Amino acid sequence: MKNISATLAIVWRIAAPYFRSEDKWAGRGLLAVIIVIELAMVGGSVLINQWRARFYNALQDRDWNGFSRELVVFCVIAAGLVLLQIYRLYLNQWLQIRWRRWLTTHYLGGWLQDANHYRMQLRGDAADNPDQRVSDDVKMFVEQTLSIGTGLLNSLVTIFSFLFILWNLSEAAPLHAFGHDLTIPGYLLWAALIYAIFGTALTHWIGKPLVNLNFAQQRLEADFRFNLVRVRENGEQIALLKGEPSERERLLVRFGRVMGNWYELMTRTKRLTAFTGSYSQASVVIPVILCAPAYFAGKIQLGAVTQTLEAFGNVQDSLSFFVSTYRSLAEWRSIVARLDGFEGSIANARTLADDPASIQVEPAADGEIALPHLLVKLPNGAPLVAAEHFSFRAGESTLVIGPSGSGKSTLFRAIAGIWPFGSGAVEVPANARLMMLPQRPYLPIGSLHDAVVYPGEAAQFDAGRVRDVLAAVGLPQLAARLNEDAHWNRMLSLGEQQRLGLARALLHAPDYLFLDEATASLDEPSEARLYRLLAEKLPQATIVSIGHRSTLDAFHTRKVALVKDGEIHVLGKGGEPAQAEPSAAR
Ligand SMILES: Nc1ncnc2c1ncn2[C@@H]1O[C@H](COP(=O)(O)OP(=O)(O)OP(=O)(O)O)[C@@H](O)[C@H]1O
Repeated sequence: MKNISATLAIVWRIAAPYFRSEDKWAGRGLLAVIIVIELAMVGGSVLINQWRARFYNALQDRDWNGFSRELVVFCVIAAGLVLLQIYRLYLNQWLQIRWRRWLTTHYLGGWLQDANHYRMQLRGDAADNPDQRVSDDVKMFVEQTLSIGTGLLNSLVTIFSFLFILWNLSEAAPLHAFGHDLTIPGYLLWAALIYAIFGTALTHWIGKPLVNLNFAQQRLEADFRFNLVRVRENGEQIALLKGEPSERERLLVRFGRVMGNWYELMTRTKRLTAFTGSYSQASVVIPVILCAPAYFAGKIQLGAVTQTLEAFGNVQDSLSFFVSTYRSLAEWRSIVARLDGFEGSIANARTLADDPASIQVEPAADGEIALPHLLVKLPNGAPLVAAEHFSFRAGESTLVIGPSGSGKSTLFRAIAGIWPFGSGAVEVPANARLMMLPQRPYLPIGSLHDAVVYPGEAAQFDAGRVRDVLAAVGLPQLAARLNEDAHWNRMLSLGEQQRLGLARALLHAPDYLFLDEATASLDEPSEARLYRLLAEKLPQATIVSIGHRSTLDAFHTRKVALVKDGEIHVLGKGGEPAQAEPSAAR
């Protein structure tokens, strides 16, 4: 019970904001009409139940007029019910897509806000596979919340309507046994109630483990899918390393987990089906047995028997709502738990960024990026890099060197404001535009124009300008393919991708350009040409590079090292002027 109310509280928290959002009137309106239709359908089934009694009595009495009149009545009620059924589904689907659009926008907003997605990944939070959260889980949450919610409403109203009918039928058909009339007021009603409660309780008991099993199944399936995607994305590497047998092995191990859980799910489902199957078969005869004595004693007509049968079935169906929807309830609870975990993880990532104890990005007093007291740590809390009273002065180009794994890239991440682990502040001049170029630039799938100007919009940079820049970075052959759609990260060599990265920097002309081994795949003469191009085209930009090649010295006015001091590396120790080429470094 505690679990149910906790789940309902979470459902409320996830579901309610849509009905208070800017789309609230459409959402509330559609929901109200769906509820009215649901109630009207229960009314329709009550009418059908009453009609059934009249119809079978007319049959029993061989009353042709009554029979034909009831056929017309049936057509009218049935037509109404069909119409309601059509609109119940249609409006339900309409509400689903609007609600889903809102939730998807909401989750995408939270997930993609200020590097939250990256921090969530760093923390290794429970929200594994966000793609599954935002696509499948949101879709299923909306579908199932609506179907379970309306199903529950339908069941409650049906129970009350048909209990009333069963009460009246019990009066009409007193229990007749061993030649005596037994007076148990509303005995049909009590029989239906006891039968359904017994069924619900047993189903709950048998099906309870399904909740966790379903949860695990979805997680394992997502894990298997994610690993398949990784193989697809890293196809070249795997083929070059001849890693296929190892991949197959790893994938089969993951699929083995899917299968293991599936077997448990099968066993549990088999037990549940054995019970629910027997239960629903028994429901066919139990009400007839209950009123058969009264019928054979001539106290009631065939119409009352069929009416009882149907009313009993309806009460039983409604009360055992949990019985028939146990599997979807279990699945729904897992979806709710996953969405809740996802929301929690987004909130954690946000808290992490806002936490004053983590690295903060603050506006700088002077026109330089300053690291007054910065301590960068690993996610596990181990200290990695420290900087004391260090600054990247505007207009001065700096080369950062240090051994592999000393934390150079992580320091860049901290400066970019996406690495929260640590303490102290990164002071950045107000309105300064920073751009980070990694070794492998991200190129979105789509047109080459879109890929080069990312994260800007294509319309911001006209095609002529983009072509000029591509030619300038040594990619004139790509200038004619601006409108071609492709997976550019796969199509281009790493050196070509790095040239595209530099083209991007030339277009966006940032105030601070951080190059994290962003030219490491180019030959030295090409690298030198590109550094000269940066100096010529971006004279205002402050360039900070990470690199291992000594030839880079020539393009920077200052060289600083990350020097090991005990457990951590300290920035700026052993700093020295780089041997800058007068034309390249400023
Ligand atoms: N997300 C992460 N979780 C845990 N540890 C990390 C994470 N990212 C980086 N590290 C660790 O931090 C250390 C520094 O990594 P970083 O990439 O900053 O080094 P680097 O100096 O740039 O190395 P290289 O010169 O090889 O590129 C490494 O030991 C790395 O394993």
